[in-house]
Amino acid sequence: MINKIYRLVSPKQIVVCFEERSLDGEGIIVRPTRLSICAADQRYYTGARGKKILDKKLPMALIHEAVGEVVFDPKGEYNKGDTVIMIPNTPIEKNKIISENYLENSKFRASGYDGFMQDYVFMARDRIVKYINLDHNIAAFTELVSVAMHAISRFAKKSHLHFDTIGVWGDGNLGFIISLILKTKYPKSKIIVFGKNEEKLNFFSFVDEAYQIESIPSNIKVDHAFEAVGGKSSQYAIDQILEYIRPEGTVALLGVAENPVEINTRIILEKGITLLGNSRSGRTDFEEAVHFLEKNVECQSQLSKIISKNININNIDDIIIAFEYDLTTPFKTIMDWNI
Ligand SMILES: NC(=O)C1=CN([C@@H]2O[C@H](COP(=O)(O)OP(=O)(O)OC[C@H]3O[C@@H](n4cnc5c(N)ncnc54)[C@H](OP(=O)(O)O)[C@@H]3O)[C@@H](O)[C@H]2O)C=CC1
Ligand SMILES: O=C(CO)[C@H](O)[C@H](O)COP(=O)(O)O
Ligand SMILES: [Zn+2]
Repeated sequence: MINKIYRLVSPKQIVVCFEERSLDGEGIIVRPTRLSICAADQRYYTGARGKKILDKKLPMALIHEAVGEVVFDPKGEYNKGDTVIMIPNTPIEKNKIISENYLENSKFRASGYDGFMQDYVFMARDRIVKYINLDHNIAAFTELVSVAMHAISRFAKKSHLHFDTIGVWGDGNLGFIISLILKTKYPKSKIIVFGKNEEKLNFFSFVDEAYQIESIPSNIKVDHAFEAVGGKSSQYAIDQILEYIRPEGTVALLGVAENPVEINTRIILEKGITLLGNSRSGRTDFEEAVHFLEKNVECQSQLSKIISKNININNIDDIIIAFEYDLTTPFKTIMDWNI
């Protein structure tokens, strides 16, 4: 069959490419239905990644957060129309120690390898997760929930067990999801969010306390912290975390910076801090995310607060409209994929 792939060729320029594809082996054909835009997609779309990286990674279809419907399964395990979440990480080996998302030879969709902006996506059997009891819009950004889930599971394994107060820096999508999962999983812990914007902080109605970073009371202390800021601002956030964290706490880092940021190693040494890097997620994190959301229906209603708008996509101009709109909103833009 001829597949259409919508690739970014240079900043803000998307073209359609036609590719002959046949289903090989046990793969499954999925028709994407809802696609959600991530900050990483915007860094490619706007050209923020810089010429060297763009030259290396483009042309490439964007989007690594998406759901779709099964069109064809040669083994008949899935029925036509089954709703599935697509997993962007694509490992080519298994490792007993290292998670699939940290293996250096794993491919990640929309990061040097085509993402989900296609008419049909050819998925390996273990790269889809079926869902039934999830709202389609929320399911569309399960990938982001799975990243938060992954970071929280690693944090729970690697940090000391004194969890009285956990701070989350970042009042955007990821900060919201991390705070929500933390509060649900550890209801006895005090969850405090630290952000830049009063309007965004007002959305975090489920946390114990919320502070603007310019006016944090001097007596605040956290046992552990999550950084979900990214960019140059993550330097300021990490600096502040190191000021407010208690000795031997863990700092889970998630924000992506285009350029290296400075970190005060002297305070890390003095306080005996553990820095824990977290990137992407794997199949088990997706399964945990789906299980968590299906079990905690209230969390689905909370997550619906961070959906800014659904935009109907019938052609490339609509894709541009969606990406441009997304630049103007702090929360999630979902593309209804009718192209
Ligand atoms: N590790 C991983 O696998 C993943 C990482 N990410 C990354 O995580 C980061 C956050 O993503 P996302 O939530 O979608 O992005 P957002 O831009 O929605 O969130 C970042 C938020 O942090 C706020 N902020 C800025 N400076 C500070 C500060 N010093 N302290 C506290 N908050 C601050 C921003 O405010 P304002 O907008 O006003 O500046 C914004 O609200 C990005 O870098 C993204 O690429 C995302 C997905 C997965
Ligand atoms: O969004 C993400 C995962 O959900 C990460 O930010 C993304 O994987 C980083 O990739 P890249 O190196 O292409 O920016
Ligand atoms: Zn992402």
